Amino acid sequence: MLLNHRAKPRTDSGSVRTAVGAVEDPELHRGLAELGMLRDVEVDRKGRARIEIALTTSACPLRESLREAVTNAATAAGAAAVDVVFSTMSERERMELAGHIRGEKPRGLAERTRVYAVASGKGGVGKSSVTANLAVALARSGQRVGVLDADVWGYSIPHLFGVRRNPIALNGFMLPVEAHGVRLMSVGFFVEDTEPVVWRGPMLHKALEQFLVDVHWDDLDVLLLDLPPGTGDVALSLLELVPQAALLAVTTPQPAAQTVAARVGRMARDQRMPIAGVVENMSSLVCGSCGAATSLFGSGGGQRLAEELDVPLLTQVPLDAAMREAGDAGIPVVARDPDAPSAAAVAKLAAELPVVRRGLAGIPLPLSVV
Ligand SMILES: Nc1ncnc2c1ncn2[C@@H]1O[C@H](COP(=O)(O)OP(=O)(O)OP(=O)(O)O)[C@@H](O)[C@H]1O
Repeated sequence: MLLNHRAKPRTDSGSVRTAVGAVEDPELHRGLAELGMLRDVEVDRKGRARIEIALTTSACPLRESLREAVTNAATAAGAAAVDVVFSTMSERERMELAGHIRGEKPRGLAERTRVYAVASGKGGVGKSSVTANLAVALARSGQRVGVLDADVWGYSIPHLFGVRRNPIALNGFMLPVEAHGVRLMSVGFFVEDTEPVVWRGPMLHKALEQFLVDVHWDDLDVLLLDLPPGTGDVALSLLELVPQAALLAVTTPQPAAQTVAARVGRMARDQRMPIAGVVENMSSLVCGSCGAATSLFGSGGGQRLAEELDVPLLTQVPLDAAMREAGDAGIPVVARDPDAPSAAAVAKLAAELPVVRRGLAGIPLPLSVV
C-alpha cells in the first residue's frame, strides 16, 4: 500500500485572513477586515501567501508600516513567505468607509475628552516642547492623546515630532497624523516650511473650528492645545470653541516671563476658564558631571506665578541639552531619552496632571436649537 507522505500545508488562507484582518490600520485604529481594506488572500501549497490590501489613497504615507504589520501577522499565522500587494479604494468604497467610521462615533471631540490649553506669556519659553513631551508621556501611560497645534504662526509640533505630511482626507473629514503614539493636527502639515501663513480674523476662527470638528480625533482621553504665545485671537476663539478647556501656564523662572504669563492667567480667569496649574521650564541647569545646579534664568518665577494665580506649581523642567537635542532630532525627549532630567520632570507632570472641569453655568455655549 502506498502512503501519502506529503507534508500538510503550514497554514491556509482562512487562518491568514483572520490574522491579517485583525491588524489595525495605524490611523483609523480599526482592523483591516472591518474597514474593508483586506481583499484577496491566497496561500499556495508551500504556505506562500499573497495578500491584497486596498489603501484609502494611492499616496498613503503609511504603506510601508502596513506592509510590515501585515507580513508579521501572516508570518505568525504560519505563512512561509508573504507578498503584500496594494490597490486603492474606489471613490464609492471611500465614501462607505467614511460613513462606517462616522456612523460609529461622532466626529470632533468626544464629550469626555479632557482638554488643556498650553499657554505662555511670551515666545521661546518652551511651551511647544512641554506640550509635545507631555503628550508623549500621557500616551505612554496608556491614554489616547491628541495635540492640536494652534500656534498658527509659529507652529512647531510637526518639527518636534519629526513628521511633515498631508493628513489623509476622507470624504469631509481628516485623520490626524500619528507619531510617537500621539494624534497630531497642525497648519504645518499643509504648508511649506518657508511659506508665510497669513490669517485674517474670521478665517482663523474657521480653521480652528475645522481642526476641532472636521478631524476624526476618535474618542480621545486628552487633547492638548498648543496656543500661540500671549493673549490673542486664537486663545479667545478656542475658549469659545472648546469651553471645557483648562489652562496650563508655562513660564521660565525669570520675573519678566512670569509677569507676562500672569496676563494669560488673568485672561483665563476673566473667561472663567479653570487653570490646571503652572509649569516652570528652563528652571535650573544641572551640570552633567558634577550635578551642581545653576539658575541661569533666576529662580522662583514658577512658584510666584502659581501663588498669584492660586494654582499648583506642577513641575519644574530643568534646562537640559537632551531636551534641545531631542527637539532638533524630531523625537521628543520623553521617547528618546526617558532618563534625562527634563524627561523625568515632564513624566511627573503627566502623572500628576489635575483633572479640572469648568463650571458651565452662565456661559453661552456654541449651540443652536433647530
Ligand atoms: N528645558 C529645556 N532645556 C533645553 N532646551 C529647551 C528646554 N525647553 C525648550 N528648549 C528649547 O528652547 C527652544 C524653544 O522651545 P519651544 O519652541 O518649545 O518654545 P515655545 O515657547 O513653544 O516657543 P514659541 O512660542 O516661540 O513657538 C527650542 O529649541 C527647544 O528645544
